[in-house]
Amino acid sequence: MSVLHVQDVTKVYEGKVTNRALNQLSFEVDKGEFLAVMGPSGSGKSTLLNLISTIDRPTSGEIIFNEMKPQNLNSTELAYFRRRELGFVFQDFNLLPTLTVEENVVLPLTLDQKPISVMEERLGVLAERLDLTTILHKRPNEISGGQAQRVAIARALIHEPAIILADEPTGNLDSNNTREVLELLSNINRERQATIVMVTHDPIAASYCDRVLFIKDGEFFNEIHRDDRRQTFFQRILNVLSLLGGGQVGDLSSIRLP
Ligand SMILES: Nc1ncnc2c1ncn2[C@@H]1O[C@H](COP(=O)(O)OP(=O)(O)OP(=O)(O)O)[C@@H](O)[C@H]1O
Repeated sequence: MSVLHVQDVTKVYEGKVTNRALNQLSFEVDKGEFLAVMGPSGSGKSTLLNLISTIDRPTSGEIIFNEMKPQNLNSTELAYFRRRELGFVFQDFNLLPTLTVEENVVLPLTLDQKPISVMEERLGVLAERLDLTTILHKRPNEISGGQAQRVAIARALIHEPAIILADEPTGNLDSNNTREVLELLSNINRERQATIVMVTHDPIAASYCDRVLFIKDGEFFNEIHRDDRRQTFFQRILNVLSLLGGGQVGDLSSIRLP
């Protein structure tokens, strides 16, 4: 069943120079799927994420969530939609510095005025699952980058959104924390049937996904599915990246995954 349907989406930025950032892009994301979006710099990945997250509107085409069209909502309805249906994980974590870990995690429920009992129950489950129980009363400046990203993931999950949008979620992490966060996302995707769309430059990160969608110059370039071991999938991702250009493959081609 498709949760997200991107249908013939075009985004043109008007200015001194007109820039067609996306051109008639179409794809679907199934419930419970973990999708990576890759492409060279300037290929339209951030534009796509901004459209899916309803921060911006397509010039033409439609983005449909569970048969709902956010384009047709007014600004108040859109704010509710974003708060309830979407979870975000960013490269720089975006935790609120004045709130504790606990307060950051429950923020989507606080904004939605959910009962305290619901907050406590969901917080307890996620804190246990994401190993946050010992840091719940700390503030973001008192925890490590890996912990901060686990907090951000808990915050993205707590309101059980239809889709989690992750923008380079491991971009600021060292290799150990990168692996931990990717394994966590991958496990949570399986355990909770959470639907995740992750934009990444990193072929190792993409190898944790079920499918990688490649875009180039704002258009569909290719897609590959993981139907075998992660090492083989990783090699296939590198193969497509080398066709795609953009200097992303570098000297990674001889890497064996841990
Ligand atoms: N607000 C804007 N106004 C005008 N042009 C824009 C705007 N945002 C992006 N663009 C242009 O649209 C194209 C796609 O940009 P986008 O940021 O979506 O690419 P990207 O794949 O996310 O790149 P990167 O990997 O470097 O972040 C680029 O040519 C960019 O210059």
